[in-house]
Amino acid sequence: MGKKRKFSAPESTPKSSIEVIVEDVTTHPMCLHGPTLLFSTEKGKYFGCASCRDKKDCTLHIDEEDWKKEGVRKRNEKYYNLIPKVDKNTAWKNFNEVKMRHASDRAYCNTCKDLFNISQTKKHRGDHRVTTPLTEEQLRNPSTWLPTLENDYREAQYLFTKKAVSTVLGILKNNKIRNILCIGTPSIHEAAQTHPEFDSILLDFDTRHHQFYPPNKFLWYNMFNNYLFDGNNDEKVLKKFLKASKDTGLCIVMDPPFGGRVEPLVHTIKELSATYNKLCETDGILPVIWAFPYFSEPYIRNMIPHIKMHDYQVEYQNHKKFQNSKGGRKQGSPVRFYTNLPFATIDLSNDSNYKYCNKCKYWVGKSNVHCNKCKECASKDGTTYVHCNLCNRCVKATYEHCNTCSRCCQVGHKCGILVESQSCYNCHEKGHKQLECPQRKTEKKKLKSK
Ligand SMILES: C[S@@+](CC[C@H](N)C(=O)[O-])C[C@H]1O[C@@H](n2cnc3c(N)ncnc32)[C@H](O)[C@@H]1O
Ligand SMILES: [Zn+2]
Ligand SMILES: [Zn+2]
Ligand SMILES: [Zn+2]
Ligand SMILES: [Zn+2]
Ligand SMILES: [Zn+2]
Ligand SMILES: [Zn+2]
Repeated sequence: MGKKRKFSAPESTPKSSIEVIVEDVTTHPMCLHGPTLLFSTEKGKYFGCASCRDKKDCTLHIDEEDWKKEGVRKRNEKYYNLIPKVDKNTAWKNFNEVKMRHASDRAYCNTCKDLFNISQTKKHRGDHRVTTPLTEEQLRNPSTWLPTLENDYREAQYLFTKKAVSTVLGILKNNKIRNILCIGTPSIHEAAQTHPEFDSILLDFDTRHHQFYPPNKFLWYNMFNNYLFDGNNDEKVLKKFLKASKDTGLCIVMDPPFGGRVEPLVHTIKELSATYNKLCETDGILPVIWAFPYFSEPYIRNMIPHIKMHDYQVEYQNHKKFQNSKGGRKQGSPVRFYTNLPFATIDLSNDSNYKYCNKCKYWVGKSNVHCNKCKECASKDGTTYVHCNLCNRCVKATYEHCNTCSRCCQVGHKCGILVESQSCYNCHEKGHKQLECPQRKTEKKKLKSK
């Protein structure tokens, strides 16, 4: 069993702070999304779904105490049978049969989630939503035309722009990495599959991908509990891929759904790294490129300091929030790449939105200004920050220093009221200000006693 650690959840509301207890989940109750996570609240601990935040999507809730009861355990066993089995070999055979036909005979039924030849079945007539014809190009890039499942909390499928995909491949090339573990990044997988320099495997929760890849190129997976739905078979495939990449570099490229919890994702990175290290007799954390909003930076930095946030704004094709009514860009994307690869290998020289910082020695956003006091290009959100000598750090230009709150705050804020999204300047945790930071208090005590 892994060591238990507690992290405060970034999404927690002020009143109900829910924490995830990060530990080995293999002995936890199951739901349709694999092993549950153990959550801790003021009222007690319970097991709940790893990926669904909305109770409507997954109702499983077992109190920690109840999990010791024989009857509860017995009843939970049903989930092992409820998780559908996917026959990958049949799916791959079917793909090849469909591929042999002319594009106009190839079709995909969105109602039944079935790839088929029109001349061979009458099943998908009537009100079934069928996509046809299907070109070779479309068969190779299913994510470009499969309808997206846009449920923000579960399977949000926001696709990278072509430019973002080529930026990722460029970073990997500069690091001489040839193998990609694509976690929730079908567009990176699709690009890598047609690129002679790269090899990849896709790990994603969307089972529709099964119909387009050979059994060793797609694994049905939940990134919040590091769970492979086809158990041993999938594990063998994954381990083979990891082992084969030993001498040619491997990177995790991950883009979780928006609002996903940071703690389980960090745990997943650590577990995958441990598996890799065991197989390849190495150590450390695997190279990672993780797309996530800039406002999660304090948590990620706190939990896994080797993974740092770069200033590149990750663009998406179909994210309404970042686009104006004409489909153009309204405001910059809040998503950044978090990575443990050297920032100097992120070459943005052919993108006019970026400039090279001679002091940081890497590319940063055009509006980012290097601060000689902070010794970095300090902007996080894409706007130009200004240095506050009292806070001793750079802050948003729209902030002003408030003596009552002893920190820089939004103009017109209510003094003393902590904005949920703000975090402590000292330890970067949310829920308290620097003045009340427990870490600082213990340090002060230590100093005094000395
Ligand atoms: C925000 S989209 C990222 C897509 C990516 N930008 C691309 O262009 O390929 C999230 C992806 O994660 C997948 N996903 C959602 N929940 C997941 C989970 N719990 N485990 C694994 N994959 C998940 C979705 O199916 C989707 O492919
Ligand atoms: Zn569930
Ligand atoms: Zn159908
Ligand atoms: Zn700089
Ligand atoms: Zn500064
Ligand atoms: Zn200040
Ligand atoms: Zn104030």
